[in-house]
Amino acid sequence: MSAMRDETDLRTLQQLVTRRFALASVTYGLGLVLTWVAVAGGFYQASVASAVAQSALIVVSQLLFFWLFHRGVNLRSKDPSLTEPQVLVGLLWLTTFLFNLGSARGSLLVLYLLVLMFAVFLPPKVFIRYAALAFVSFVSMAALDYYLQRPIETDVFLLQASVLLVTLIWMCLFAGHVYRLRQRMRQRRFALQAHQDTLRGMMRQLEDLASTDELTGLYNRRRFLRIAEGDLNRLRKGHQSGLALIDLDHFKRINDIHGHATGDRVLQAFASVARSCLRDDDVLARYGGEEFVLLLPNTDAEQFTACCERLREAFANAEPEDANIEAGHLSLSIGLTLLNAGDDLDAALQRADEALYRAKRGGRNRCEPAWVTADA
Ligand SMILES: Nc1nc2c(ncn2[C@@H]2O[C@H](COP(=O)(O)OP(=O)(O)OP(=O)(O)O)[C@@H](O)[C@H]2O)c(=O)[nH]1
Repeated sequence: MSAMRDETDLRTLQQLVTRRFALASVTYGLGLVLTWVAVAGGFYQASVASAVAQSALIVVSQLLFFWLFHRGVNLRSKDPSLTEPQVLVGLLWLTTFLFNLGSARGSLLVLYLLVLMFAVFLPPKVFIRYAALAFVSFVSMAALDYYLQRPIETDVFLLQASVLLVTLIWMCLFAGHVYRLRQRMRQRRFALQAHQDTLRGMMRQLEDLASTDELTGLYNRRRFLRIAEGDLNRLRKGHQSGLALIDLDHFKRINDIHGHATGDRVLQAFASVARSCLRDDDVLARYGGEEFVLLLPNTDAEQFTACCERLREAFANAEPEDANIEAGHLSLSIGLTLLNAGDDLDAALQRADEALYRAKRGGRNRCEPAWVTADA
């Protein structure tokens, strides 16, 4: 159950991060369009071959990310959306692109913010690192310009650097705010999950209470009928299930002689004896009063009779605790029948009841079969 939930959670997470990757790829696509607009407009100062190489590298990097997401490799990472490598690739691409733009560089500064938008869900400390990297990258371009003795408009550069710095500081504050909001939402989600688990546990307890007989701990009649209907519906042609009605003999007398409390102990003793005689798949329920019902999946007349006989003998040898009833003084009668595919449960119960009546009339302490099916 929990494994299934984990798998569903993983699938949902993968869908989410894949959508985020698709958004990043679209952004790279727009970046490529901008590159070629810059080339066509004559703003790109490097060769067309370098623009082609840059575009090819972006496509290859995105294909690589796609492969990682497609193979689910990203799920092994602490950050399944692979935000950090994506942002790093973004900053690297942007810096080389802007470096080749010369004087038009300033008008595309906003692209740094676009790349950093993807990092806004990272912890503030990590975000600050990438914001600092963006700023250093921008300033390094001017340093490289200076080194390569390209013409620099110092005033314009200082203005651009200041604008970038202020915007990056604002983004760091915003990222911190988003992070705190996410933390709070996560805490609420955990609290909600804990409430849900408690509610589920209570529901299970209520279900158990509503489907269990308090005295014996066995299923009650309602639950039994539901299980038996399900078993009957699943029953394949050629397979059979055993159905038996079990009634403790002269139970009224036990109550009258030993008292109601002792009668209760006898009922409990029957439940415990029956449990030790039956397998886990067998379904035993208290049908009402001192009557019980048994469903034995996947059996035949011979095995089922043997099982019921075993149960009858075990109960005859039972000595209920604190009941002052010795072994050999208890007995029960059983009416048994077989369920076939397409059988009607009510009709089968009726057959078992008639067989039980015959067992009582025949002198009690016996198993009486009714093998003829309703549709035979
Ligand atoms: N102690 C106790 N007695 C119960 C309980 N439920 C039903 N009974 C009693 O079980 C008795 C059933 O009596 P009858 O239906 O006459 O059957 P019987 O005495 O077992 O006789 P046969 O079935 O013909 O062998 C009644 O006296 C009910 O009061 C219970 O939960 N505890």
